Formats: sequence, C-alpha cells, structure tokens
Amino acid sequence: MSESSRKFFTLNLSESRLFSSQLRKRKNRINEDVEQGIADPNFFSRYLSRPDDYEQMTLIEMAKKHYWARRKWCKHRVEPVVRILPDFIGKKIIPDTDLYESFCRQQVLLNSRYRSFEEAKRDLPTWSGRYAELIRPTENPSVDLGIVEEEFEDKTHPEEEWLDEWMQASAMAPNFRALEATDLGLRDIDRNHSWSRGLLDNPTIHEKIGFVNTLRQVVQDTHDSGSSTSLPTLSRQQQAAHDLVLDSLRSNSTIRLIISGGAGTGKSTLINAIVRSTRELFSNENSVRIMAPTGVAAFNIGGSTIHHELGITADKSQSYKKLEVERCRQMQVDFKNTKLIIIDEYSMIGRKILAYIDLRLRDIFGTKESFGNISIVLVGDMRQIPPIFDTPLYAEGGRELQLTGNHSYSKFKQFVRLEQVFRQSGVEELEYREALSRLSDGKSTVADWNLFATRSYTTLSVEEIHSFRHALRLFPSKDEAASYNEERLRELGFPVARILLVNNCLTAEGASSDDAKGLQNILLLSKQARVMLRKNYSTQFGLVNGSTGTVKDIIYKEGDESPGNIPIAVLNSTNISVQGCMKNPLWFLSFLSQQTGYHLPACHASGFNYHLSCVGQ
Ligand SMILES: Nc1ncnc2c1ncn2[C@@H]1O[C@H](COP(=O)(O)OP(=O)(O)OP(=O)(O)O)[C@@H](O)[C@H]1O
Repeated sequence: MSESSRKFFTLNLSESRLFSSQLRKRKNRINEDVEQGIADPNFFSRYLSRPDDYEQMTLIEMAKKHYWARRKWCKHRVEPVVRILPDFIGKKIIPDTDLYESFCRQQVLLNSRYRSFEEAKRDLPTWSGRYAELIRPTENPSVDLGIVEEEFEDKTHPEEEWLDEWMQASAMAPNFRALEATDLGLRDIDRNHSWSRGLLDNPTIHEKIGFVNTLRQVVQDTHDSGSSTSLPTLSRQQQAAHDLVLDSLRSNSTIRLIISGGAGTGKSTLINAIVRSTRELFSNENSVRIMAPTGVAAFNIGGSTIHHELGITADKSQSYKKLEVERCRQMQVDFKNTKLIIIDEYSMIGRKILAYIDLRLRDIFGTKESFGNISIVLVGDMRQIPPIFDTPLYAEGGRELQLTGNHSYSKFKQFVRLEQVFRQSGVEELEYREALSRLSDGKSTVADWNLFATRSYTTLSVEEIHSFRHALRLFPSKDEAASYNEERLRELGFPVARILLVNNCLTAEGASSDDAKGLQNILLLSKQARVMLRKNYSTQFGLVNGSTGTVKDIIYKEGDESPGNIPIAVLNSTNISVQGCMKNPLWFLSFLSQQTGYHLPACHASGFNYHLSCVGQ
C-alpha cells in the first residue's frame, strides 16, 4: 500500500557498492534515463561532483530533493522516502566495534558536506571521530540525523507478499518461523545439562497439575469479597452515557449504544460503573456480560472473548453456522437473565463478527429480533486496531454475512463520545499524547514531527540505545525476527531445551507452523527466555493469547532429557498479575499443553515480525 502511494529512492552506501559504482562510472557509459526514481548506483559519485549551486547540500538533502535524469539534476515534485543501505535499524550499535565504525561512516556521508571521502572524514583517523565531531551541537547545530529512522530496506519475503498486511496481522502469530535450523538445544552445554535438576527446587510439581482450577477458586473467592472497590465519580459525559443505558434497562426497552473515546478517557471506568449499576438493578450477576474480541482485551476488562462466550469458531466461511441443539439449550440457560452485553475494543469488530453476534443472540433468545432483543453497548475507539479477517463496520458491499453485519450495525443509532482524558501523566507525555491524537486524525503539525524526531533511534545516545537492548523488537520479516530470537537465546547463555512437539494426529504432524497459527514443531527454551502464550486458556487469569512472560525453569522427569522428551513443566512468570490472587503467577505450560494434544502453546517474544505483532495483544 505504502509502495503505491509513495515514491521510494534507495541510496546504497555500503563500502562495496560505492567502490563498484565508482569503477563502473569510469568504465561504462551511464544510462541516466532508466535510473532515476528507483535506485541510482551513481548517485553518490554525482553528489561528489555536484554543481556549485548545490554546494551546501548534504547527501541526504540531495537525495530527498533532486534526481538525475537526461544528463541533468531535476527536482522531485513529491519528496521520496529515501531508503539507506546498509540498514542499521534494530542492530546493536556498540562503540568501538566495526559495526559502530560503519554506522558512523554512513552518518557522516549522509549528513555532512564534502566533495571526496578525504574531505568527509576531515583527515581524522576514524569515522567515529568525525561523527563525534559532527553531532556536537555547538559545532553543527543544523545537522539533522532524524531522517535515518525512516529508512529501511523492504525485506518482505516473496511468500508473504500475496497476503495483504491486515491479513498477515490477522494470523495473530507474532513469530511464525520457528528456530529449527540451529544447533541450539544440540550443543554439549544443552545435552549435558541435568534437566531434572529443577525437581530439587520444586519437589511437589506433580501436585500442581490442578493449577488453573486452583487459581479459579482463589479468584472467585477474591471477587466475592472484593466487589465493593470504589470507582471515581463519573464525569458529566460518563454519567450521561451511564444514565442512557440504565434508564433504558429500567424502562425495559433495548438500547444500541456506541461509546467512543481515546486512551484514558475513562471507558473502562464507565464500563465498570454500568456493570455495577446493572447488576444492582437486576440483583443478578449474569444480567450483564462483558466481551472483547481478543483475550488480552477481555482480560483487561474482566470479561471473556466474544468467541468463547457466544460459541463462535473462527473460520473464513461467509455463512452463519447455527449451534448444535444441546449447546444452544445450554446457552439459553446460561443467558436466561442477561439483559445487556457490553463489547469493548469495538474497532476490532468487523461486519462478519457483528453479524455473527446478532444471529447467535437471536438463536439463544429464540427470536428474529436483532441481537435477540437485548441491549448492546459497543465501547472503544474506531481509530485503533481494525478488524481481523473482516471489514470494518462502516465498510460497504461484500457478501452475505458482511451485508448482514451492515444491517446489524445500522441498529446502533445512539453515540456518546468521551472527550476528557483522565489518565495522569507528566507534561512531556501530555504533549506526546496530543501529538499522537492529531496523528490519528491525520492532522499532524511540524511541531509534532519534531517531537517524534527527538525519539528517533539515530538521535539517541549510544548509552540510551544500549539500555533498550532487551526491549521487544519488531522486524520487517519473520526471518529477521527468528534470527533475533535465536541470537537472544544464545546470548542468555543458559542450556537450551529443544522441545519436540508431539502431534496428536497426522494432520497436525504435517502442518507447518504457519498452518498451526504459529505453534512451532520445535520450541527452543532456556531460562530467562521471553515467551508469549499463543492460546486463550483463561481470560480470568490473563492466561491469554498474547500474554508474555519469562521462563524461570524447565523441569524434566527424572531420567528424561532434552532433546527427546517433553518437560513436566515450564515455570514461567508472566507480566500480568491477578489482583488479590498471586503477585507472580506461573504458567505451567506443559500441563496446559497436555490438554491440547501436547502442543506447547508458546513462542519466543524477544522479536516479532511487525506485520503480526500489533493485533490482538
Ligand atoms: N470520572 C473520573 N474521574 C477521575 N478519574 C477518572 C475518571 N474516569 C476515569 N478516571 C481515571 O482515569 C484513568 C483512565 O481511565 P480508564 O482506564 O477507565 O480509561 P480508558 O479510556 O479505558 O483507557 P484505555 O483506553 O487506555 O484503556 C484511570 O486511572 C481512572 O481511574
């Protein structure tokens, strides 16, 4: 999409490239006409011999403003996105390394004015020395290094190209390529490790097999005793939305309401207030249900996923599938007292899923009235994540379910927009938040651009860059993400368990990890590895698709080893905490996996392909 709407220009500054382009210039006649706009191998040489009028321009300025065609310099009508090679984004650039020297060389060539290499380097022995000189603010106040952050090599792999970006995202598996072709898990350090040693610290591990059930009980007790947590006094807008819903419920009519608002505008607070009042009104816990499109969203709001609550299986078919009679009967009992359904993160609800919700509720409530004639409130922000394998609610045309979805959506006649932002934050964050808000409205200003540029990778100090070395990284392709995950695992220095997954049927055995939604045939794990759960187990405890955590230990049965056996347990501390329950809950992944045909439903979470990382987490 971006390729078709923007112009790109590649500037290759790799040492071998510049050398060969210089040589070629000497040997061959240059065919200037075909080169502009795509990649001009001689751009650098031409820059060195630029006309005097362009004396003050840096290489990057030149590449953004001008191109060479028909033996002369021309001006771009639309500024291209300049891709600089080699690409340093995502690489650890540590001083006193060859990589740092190359990085500095690139920065100097891009951002200073010169007519030869010697002049660019100012006769200093190293490029890093010249770079340090260049970025010293008093000496070179006008140097702008922000551009480099925008540049990246498009490394989308051919096999990914047939998928639209939203389709790729919809697969919701952040790291498809498994770390299989590696010696990790097969080295002496891995084979000689005593994999059952963890039993000494966790002798009762076998007794904890009922972990999820135990948690469920504890949380239930906590909910029973903790339901009186106080909510802030609602703002005028929140109160108006709250009253709209409650008045409708009191008068026994149905409401279809959309509550919209950006981050921190008190949507969750309002949901909690409505839930509380509704339960009080009907003296029934089940009078209101909270649902969300993804496990993480559902967990955040204390609800369940739409798919789970309404018995919807995700598939690509265009037609609605009715529930089996027995299941439908069970749900009718379950939903008997339900008067209101609140659906959070509604920007991710597409026409197909809305149609499904509508039709399913008609089945459950045994009526042809839309949504089974019960009240529905959609909450969220349309400017956020779009639907998955579906089209947005406002889209038109399409097939059977999508058209039904349009009809279902047309029932939402009432709309409340929450404007006031309540979340406390410092001045710097406030400025940033406002800039983001303008960005989402397509109304960015130059000041916003400058603000974002202050966080550009290339303007950060080396120490600061280093401090992000363990941050979650996003990569343009899954291969790069997988390589980074492998590098991280190696760097951790612990023995690596090579866990070969046992498939429960032939189809599963033949399935690639792509078909298996990112569940990998071989999972390599070590202590301190960052992992992500790939299945929704329990929204109540945050054991949901997208929860991340760190492996604390991998425990094998006495006599079992890696590779070859499946561990009894992978102890993993998550980044979420179940309030009032456990400060540091553990996933017992292998226990969980045994419920699902011996798949460890996890993947590495140090680096992700960015096409796949941002949805549903
Ligand atoms: N009426 C209010 N008065 C004071 N504080 C409030 C009010 N409403 C919400 N808050 C506070 O503002 C913060 C953000 O609220 P909340 O989490 O409900 O917003 P949100 O819109 O759901 O945010 P997000 O979209 O980021 O999840 C919370 O700390 C909440 O306690």
